[in-house]
Amino acid sequence: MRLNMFINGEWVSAISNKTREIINPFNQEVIATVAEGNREDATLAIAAARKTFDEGTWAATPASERGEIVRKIGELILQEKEELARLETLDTGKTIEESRADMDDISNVFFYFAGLADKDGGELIESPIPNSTSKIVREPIGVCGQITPWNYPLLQAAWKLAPALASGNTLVLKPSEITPLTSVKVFELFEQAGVPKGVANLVLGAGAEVGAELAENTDVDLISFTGGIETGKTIMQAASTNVKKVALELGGKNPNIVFADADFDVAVDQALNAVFFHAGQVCSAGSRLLVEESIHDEFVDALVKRTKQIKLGNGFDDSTQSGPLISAEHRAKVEGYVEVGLQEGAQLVVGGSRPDKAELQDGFFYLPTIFTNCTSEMRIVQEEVFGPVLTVETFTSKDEVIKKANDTIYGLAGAVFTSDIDKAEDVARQLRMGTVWINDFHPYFAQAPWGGYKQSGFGRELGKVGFEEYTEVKHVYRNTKPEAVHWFK
Ligand SMILES: NC(=O)c1ccc[n+]([C@@H]2O[C@H](COP(=O)([O-])OP(=O)(O)OC[C@H]3O[C@@H](n4cnc5c(N)ncnc54)[C@H](O)[C@@H]3O)[C@@H](O)[C@H]2O)c1
Ligand SMILES: C[N+](C)(C)CC=O
Repeated sequence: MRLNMFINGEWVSAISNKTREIINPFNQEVIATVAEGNREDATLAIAAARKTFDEGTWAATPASERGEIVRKIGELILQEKEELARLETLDTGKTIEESRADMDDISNVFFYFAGLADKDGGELIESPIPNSTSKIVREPIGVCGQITPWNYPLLQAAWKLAPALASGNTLVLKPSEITPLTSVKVFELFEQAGVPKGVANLVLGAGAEVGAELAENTDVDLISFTGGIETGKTIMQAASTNVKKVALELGGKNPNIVFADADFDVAVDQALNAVFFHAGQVCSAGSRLLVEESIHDEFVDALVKRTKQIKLGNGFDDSTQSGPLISAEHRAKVEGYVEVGLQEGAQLVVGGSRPDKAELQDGFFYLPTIFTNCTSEMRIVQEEVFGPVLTVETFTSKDEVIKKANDTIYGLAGAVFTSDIDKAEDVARQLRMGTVWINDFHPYFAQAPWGGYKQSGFGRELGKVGFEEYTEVKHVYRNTKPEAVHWFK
């Protein structure tokens, strides 16, 4: 498989002719060779998006027509679901069942934003000035740079692509250099759906090259980034060149609070899923378990028992419950954190090493790992590991657990398990996080906004507000009885 970039309606290789090999994290086999763009390629793509936006045709296309094209993309994604899911599993190692679910979510995102495209007809407001009218309209921002991570390659791209297209912007997408396959495929579907030339551009390559150009280039009006906190800070600084609008979807260190009155079996099952789904490589993973002291021992015992049963393997095997980590570098980072946890005095109760099964030796596997005796000061409690590592802390009161749950720099998501709904609502109100789940973990869908408080970022994706992120707000004031003001006599 050899894959190119899509710039100004053409499939092109990199100007430098460089390529990159894409590796299957399950067995380290090369699954594709893709064009490796750099700043020059990114500049070309930005110029195409700029010219196309400035010509004005796409923004002036009736919103219902843009919506139809976006809807068509959703339909094509469903038609190509099996192939897209296959590519996503090859590229990330996640189970094929997860990839299929991602494709369903992704098509829903395109359907949702297709539906929003023509719903905002502007708003007349009451002007306080006699003989005047006042109207609020939303317009596309312009050229959008979009940078995405490797853990949910197409899903994170879809959250940016669908609203940008539906609202009349032009764009340049830079997917993670490790996982570009589904992004390339979806740009083929854009062509089939009738996205006009120059509206959507795809540049492949490293963050420090292509991503940095998108963030710095003064022809880009908005930079929307999903990824790690340190990259987010760099992008925020780079975006100051032309004071471009910035949206950052960063990491999390998400608390999962379990009160003693929660349904025990449900809470155990959900705690397991919260942290170990997709090998913990989820921004909103419930990697910090806060369990009420009176049930701690019983809860941890049950959790450890279930954790030992998680079957690691090839994402294409139906019996596999969890795939590998994304890369050797990433596994080394996770291993480093486990070492830190041990040095900090946390107690390792399960996992803490690579699996020893022969059939897993070629992949970047790591065993689901649980530390107890954890405290707020520990680095493994404060920092995002982004792997299958759970820290367990205890609490004895609602106030204590709220304080502990909020005590990191992050504010992406959290959950509370209890049978007392008033208590749950009170905790939810006091958590400083963009999403709070009550008696559940992980649900997200196109209708509800997603994003972080504190250093988990700013801006929102999905929902009506995720559409509005891609628009500027304009106030149009009209004097219906113009006359001289005679201010200067
Ligand atoms: N909040 C969310 O919704 C959300 C969703 C998914 C992932 N994440 C976060 O993403 C992180 C994991 O993803 P990652 O390892 O790919 O993150 P990363 O920050 O290393 O890379 C993300 C993207 O940024 C690019 N990039 C790297 N350096 C750049 C630079 N200097 N300028 C511009 N672009 C640059 C990369 O090439 C990649 O495309 C985790 O922290 C995770 O929590 C957040
Ligand atoms: C936003 N989400 C949960 C789909 C992926 C986070 O890594």
